[in-house]
Amino acid sequence: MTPSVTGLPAAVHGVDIELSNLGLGYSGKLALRGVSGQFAAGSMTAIVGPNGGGKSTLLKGLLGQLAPMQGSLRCRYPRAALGYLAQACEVERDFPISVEDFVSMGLWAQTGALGAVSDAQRGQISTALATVGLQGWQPRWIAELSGGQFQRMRFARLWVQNPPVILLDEPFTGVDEPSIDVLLQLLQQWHARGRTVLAVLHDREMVEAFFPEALALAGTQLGWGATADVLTSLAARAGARRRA
Ligand SMILES: Nc1ncnc2c1ncn2[C@@H]1O[C@H](COP(=O)(O)OP(=O)(O)OP(=O)(O)O)[C@@H](O)[C@H]1O
Repeated sequence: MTPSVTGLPAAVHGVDIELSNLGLGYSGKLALRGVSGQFAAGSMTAIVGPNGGGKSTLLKGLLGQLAPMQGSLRCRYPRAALGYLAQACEVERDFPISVEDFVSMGLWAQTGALGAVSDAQRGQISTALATVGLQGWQPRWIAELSGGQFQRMRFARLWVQNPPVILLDEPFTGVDEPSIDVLLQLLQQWHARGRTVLAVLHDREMVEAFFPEALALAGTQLGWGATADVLTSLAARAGARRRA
């Protein structure tokens, strides 16, 4: 079958993203293959696996930055409607822009790139910054923020964007513990409000404590389902490899 990306009909009840034998890669070479399953609407899934396992590659496929080389990918929403937080190392932190202007980028779908921010939207930005513990930081330059504050501000931008599906690539790497606590609470609020959350994570304890579902990737799909089941089967697999 020809690889494909299509919309998901509303008739497919309760599913936001459906993958069928999905294969993705670079320059004609597969980096990830054989991924099949569904992200239910309102699900909260940790994407786990070893370095180079294809976790970021999957997110790039979901975002439309990579086209499927095999299989199919169906998403209920247009790509522009997905919220995405790239790995922090890919982000330019010295850009001369204020915290308010940075967070207002989450409103581009409403304002347009050069559109003025209304008073109501300024209020939304203020609430978003208060939610992540950065109240009053609107006029400051983004370069003045610490690493944890910078990540809080990026979450505030997602907060104002208010997307139905949120993709996060290692959102807590290099972030201080107090900031992680604040941002995990925000993730739980999004989950409680029915948003679909997918996060690439390396911290097993965090995955077990906060993410009901997990998808394990190592070049291919090792498991997808309830987090306890997926982590148990990964541990069993690792044990069998050690004994072999
Ligand atoms: N732009 C690229 N061009 C070519 N190969 C790439 C590119 N990006 C990633 N790869 C390769 O694809 C494979 C999967 O990489 P990916 O970044 O998706 O893994 P990951 O699970 O996110 O790893 P990590 O946990 O280290 O971030 C790796 O072999 C990697 O070298």
